[in-house]
Amino acid sequence: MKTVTLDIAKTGIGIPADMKTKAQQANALLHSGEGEGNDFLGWVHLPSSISEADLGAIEAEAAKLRARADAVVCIGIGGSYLGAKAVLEALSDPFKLLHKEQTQPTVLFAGQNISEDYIHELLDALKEHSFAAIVISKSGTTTEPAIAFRLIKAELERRYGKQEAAQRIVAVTDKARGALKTLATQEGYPTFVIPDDVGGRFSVLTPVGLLPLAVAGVDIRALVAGAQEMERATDRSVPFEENPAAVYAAVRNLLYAGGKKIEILGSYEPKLQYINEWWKQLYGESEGKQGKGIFPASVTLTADLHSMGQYIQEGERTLFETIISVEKPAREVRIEADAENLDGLNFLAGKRVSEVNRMAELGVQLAHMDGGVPNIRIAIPEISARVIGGLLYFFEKACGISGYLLGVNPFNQPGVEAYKKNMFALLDKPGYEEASKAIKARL
Ligand SMILES: O=P(O)(O)OC[C@H]1O[C@](O)(CO)[C@@H](O)[C@@H]1O
Repeated sequence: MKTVTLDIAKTGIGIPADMKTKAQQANALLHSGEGEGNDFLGWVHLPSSISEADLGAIEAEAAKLRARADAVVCIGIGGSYLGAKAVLEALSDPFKLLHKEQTQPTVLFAGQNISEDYIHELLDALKEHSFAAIVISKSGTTTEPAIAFRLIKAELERRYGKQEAAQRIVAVTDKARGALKTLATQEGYPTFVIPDDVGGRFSVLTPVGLLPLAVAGVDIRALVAGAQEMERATDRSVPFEENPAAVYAAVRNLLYAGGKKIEILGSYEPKLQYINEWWKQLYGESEGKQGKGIFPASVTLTADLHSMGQYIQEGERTLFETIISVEKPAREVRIEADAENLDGLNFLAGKRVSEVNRMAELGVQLAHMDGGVPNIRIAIPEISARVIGGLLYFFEKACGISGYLLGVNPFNQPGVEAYKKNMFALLDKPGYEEASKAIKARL
């Protein structure tokens, strides 16, 4: 069963031979390591390099946390939480907390904001539950998760004592560097390594994503298997026309060159909302450089047709859409006839709700095309661990190819340091005395 089927018929784009050649060359660079950012290409063969021992160690640690805690807080920001959050949302029943019996620990997230109310309300809610924490940071120094971890670590130590707390904390970080690695070594936390050559936004298939997902009861072996299939399906040896990642990268660059500056990713399944969020970091942080790059936006449909629909249909014509279309829902619900038919919906009687959703999708696609918004369709057969694993790797590979086609280094993120310097200066961080004076003079 193919994980990803790309349909570019409604983009109005024909792919010239030279673009096909360039896309193949870009893909080859990801494998040869001769392109920019080649220190961060570990993700290219990550799926096929994950060993039985790797998976066994993750599953064993997850089992320990599951035995100890009803709630496990994943602390991280950006690529250190978005992958786990995206997969968990995609594979979870959104109403599971209403179920009388909770069969899995509840995986929660912290450290992705600096909201005082958020952390207070989380700590308050945890008072009623046994809990543990997975603290994730590749650099080991990012402020947001560091603040959250300091507060959650203190609560764990207050509640369980230092020794037991150390068995309720797992660190996922650099193998040798950073404050988190130092702390984990000093406190004796079980630790997993984020490979040096895998950047944060490409790290979902490392323990960054796999450990929280294993704790939540996700079939991480199926997730990895799906990514491995897509690794093979997008290999440098695959002809352009048969490589969905190369075709998607080429089409989006052609649309960008033709003036489409904003890509809107969307789907008609609310469970995929955080796939949008993961994708926005992956593409925004990889391509937004040198004053160029497609701006990654997102919608969840059909909900956002009632908020963004007007703009997409009639606003500035700098948009294109990429829609993830789920072919088969996991459940079945049919619309029943109503004796009075006051809502006038009896014409839908007997139809599955997904049939209505599919016709909405088709109607929207045609209306937006008619309005000058090219549409790329990424069809996936279902929402399952294997299919989501393949989709994640598809987007990662296409991102690497696309960044090289755009002429940027897709694997660094120099622009994220500016706000940090200002924040530290405004907070009078030691060593920022000069910067503090300068920035306060601007206020
Ligand atoms: O895992 P870390 O090092 O805490 O970084 C978290 C996120 O922050 C960034 O470095 C941007 O500041 C992202 O690239 C990364 O995913």
